[in-house]
Amino acid sequence: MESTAETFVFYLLIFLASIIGFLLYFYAPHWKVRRVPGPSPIPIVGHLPLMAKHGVDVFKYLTKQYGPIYRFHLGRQPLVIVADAELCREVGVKKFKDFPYRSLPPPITGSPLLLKGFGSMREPRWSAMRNAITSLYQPTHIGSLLPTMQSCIEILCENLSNAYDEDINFSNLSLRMTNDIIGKTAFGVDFGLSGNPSNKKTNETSVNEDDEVSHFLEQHIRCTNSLKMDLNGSFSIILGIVVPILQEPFRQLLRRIPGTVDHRIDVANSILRDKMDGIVAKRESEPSNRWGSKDFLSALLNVREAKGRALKDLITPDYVSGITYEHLIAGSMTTSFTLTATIYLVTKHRTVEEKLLEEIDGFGWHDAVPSPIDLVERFPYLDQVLKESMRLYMSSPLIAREADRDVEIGGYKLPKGTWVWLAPSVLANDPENFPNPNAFRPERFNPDGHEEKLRHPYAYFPFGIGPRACIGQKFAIQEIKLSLIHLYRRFVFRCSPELEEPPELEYGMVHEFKHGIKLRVIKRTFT
Ligand code: HEM
Repeated sequence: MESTAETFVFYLLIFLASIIGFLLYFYAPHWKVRRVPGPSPIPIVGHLPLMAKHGVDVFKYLTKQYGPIYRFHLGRQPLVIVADAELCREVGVKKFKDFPYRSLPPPITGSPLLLKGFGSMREPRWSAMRNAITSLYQPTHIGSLLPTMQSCIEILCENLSNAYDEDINFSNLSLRMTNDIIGKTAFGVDFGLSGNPSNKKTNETSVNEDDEVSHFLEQHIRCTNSLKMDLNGSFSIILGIVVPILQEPFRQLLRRIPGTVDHRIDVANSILRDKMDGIVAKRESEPSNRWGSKDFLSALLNVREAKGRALKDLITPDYVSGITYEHLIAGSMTTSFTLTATIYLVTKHRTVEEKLLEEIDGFGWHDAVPSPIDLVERFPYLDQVLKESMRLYMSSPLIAREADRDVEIGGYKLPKGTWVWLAPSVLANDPENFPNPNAFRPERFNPDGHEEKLRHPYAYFPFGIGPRACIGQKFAIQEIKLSLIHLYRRFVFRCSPELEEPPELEYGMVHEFKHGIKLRVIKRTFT
């Protein structure tokens, strides 16, 4: 009898201890930032249901309710959201030493290749590598890639010429082009996604003759689709969001069970990693071919060899694979989304279209190829159109940082390890800095205009902020401007009757148009 009572008490204690452990595990992160205002989180899922309902717009509503700094719970993990230009400057620039890293959400921690990319890198590797390769992103090197970009843009134009009087999904076509550009400029490989325009029509799926490349890209697409920040990812990613401690053990378990999403992603990740390692090893063994090549991978290997032992030990082949692969994620979806958003917005605003065509036509004769300097200096209105499009459709609406020590922001003490996320897309809609924020009005970015002069210098940062800002910004701007110039010299676009209004957005690691942007292509005629 006595022993039954003891056993009962023993199990009761275990039960109570588990409940207390569970509560401590869930509430400890919340407790540390409890003084920061914010809506009450739902146990386990936090505010994910709000995100599922409103997408990233949820931050606009919460900013109105809670002010410029508040808590948002991504499952168990509290984020401190900062939606004020001056506070963003403080986190991203003035206190960069306190926030030198990006926090790594579960989709990234589940991707071995992305863990070796720039985005995930910490000190001392990050500064050493960023300094070593910064020259590859400077105007001289980026300018030398212009002919390669142009050749891919021309294929897109040829494809569009064949699509006369048909509906096209511009998002798909532009994504193929931007992937092809990254293929050539980063990998030195022709992905051939846009196909051969002489015998293919645009709306047909481009069939790639090269099985190796298409297999690689298939795995890439599978991995990219798994990078979701909500409850649509693999089981281990969902666990990572709600019970992070279980992510790795479950990933290890599930990746061994065929048929699970984790297994499929693991297979895809291994294939990608093997392929990337193979590409890097092959390129490394061909020094003579490498020195003449301009692609990022060859240039990175050359830098590694030229700059001595210390750098060679830092830029190991697995990091070379990681950084090169990262370009596919960081450099193609972002650029394609921005190009598509710009075409969509210009199509819907005829006065902007007229003004833009006038500037582009005024550049020179029809086939004149703008130089990299022309692109920077001779298209001021195009600059304004691009900035305004990125304001309304920001590819990266949230910028992640993590406190590397105890720090105070906006009057709140944040302990080391706090995830602080900046919300540039909320700032970009703030009527104080952007009067009538829902209107598409490129002139608000006119450098001589009143509005531009009055604006806070950190009210707009679509490419991120401070030393950790996007390294590929000049690359992206050159590519998008060159594409727009070539496209508008030959075509204008009109909305397809099937165009979704307003287009629904999907947020994985970056924004995408969920159902694409359906347009009609009109060839321009010159008399
Ligand atoms: C319209 C196109 C693009 C947009 C809107 C964009 C935006 C961003 C943003 C917001 C960040 C985070 C910055 C921060 O944390 O402060 C970032 C980082 C990064 N981007 Fe881009 N990006 C674009 C194109 C590109 C391209 C074309 C490349 C490569 C060729 C690239 C490579 C990177 C890399 C490597 C990082 C991580 C930098 C680091 O941590 O040091 N991006 N980008």
